Amino acid sequence: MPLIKNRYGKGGVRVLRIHRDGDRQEVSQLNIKAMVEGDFARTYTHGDNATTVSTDTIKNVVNVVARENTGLCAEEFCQVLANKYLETYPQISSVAITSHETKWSRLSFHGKPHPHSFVLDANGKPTVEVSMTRGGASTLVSGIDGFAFMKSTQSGWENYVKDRYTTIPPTADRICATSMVASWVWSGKPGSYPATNGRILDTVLEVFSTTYSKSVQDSLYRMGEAALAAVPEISEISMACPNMHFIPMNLSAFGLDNNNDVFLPTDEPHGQIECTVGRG
Ligand SMILES: O=c1[nH]c(=O)c2[nH]c(=O)[nH]c2[nH]1
Repeated sequence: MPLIKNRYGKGGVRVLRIHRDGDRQEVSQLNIKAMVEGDFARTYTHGDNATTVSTDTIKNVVNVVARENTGLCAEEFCQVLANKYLETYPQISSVAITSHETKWSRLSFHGKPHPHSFVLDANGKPTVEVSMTRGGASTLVSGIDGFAFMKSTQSGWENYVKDRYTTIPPTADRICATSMVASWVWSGKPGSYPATNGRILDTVLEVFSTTYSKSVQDSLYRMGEAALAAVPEISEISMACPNMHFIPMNLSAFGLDNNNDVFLPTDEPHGQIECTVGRG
């Protein structure tokens, strides 16, 4: 029977790099998944491992490339890593690297950035995906996983389909909150990936925060439009957002109205709104 598709590699390769620049140090903590495709079918079909690079070796290469490239941002590190597999192993035809970053933000004291102390920025893990084919196309995608934000008003849900199954009341004043998974495809190289990623997030947050939202769909589309307008080096942006619901509490047993003030935060079930916005 045909082996239709195969790929393999190592996931959960955690590595922390310190880049020492005099007194000032940079830290970058990544969780890497490195997957390869190529001339490996016989390991599946014939029990023949002669061309197969151990996943343990695939992990070791991450650490070697880390030692050789302490100062690269996640995007550049993943590109160098993908290249390293292709250069080293001719039997590999393509590589897919995924990175999730645990972000340590530099501490400042009395307005002065500290050279070697950091605090965990737990709001979202910056992501990178690199796909590289030998002698062919390479794609680079950056993003963020689990980036949570909310606003307490200036959001509504009205004028939707109403039928015998509909129970949700319309509102022009609700909480809107999400934990977004977003990614954007690079078509050009920006001056700095981290700075430009920051600009994309600032831009989408500003649109979300400062404009009335007729729906999560409405906000996401306009957030995407604004990110594309702000950053010419990306060709498209995808966003996937749970609509985290807050249920108004019934306080009538206490002789109180709610006044749209007191809610039960819920995780599930949740709306799930997704879109990709690109250039025309
Ligand atoms: O922003 C929203 N989009 C929907 O599609 C939807 N559906 C729903 O019940 N509430 C909401 N809110």
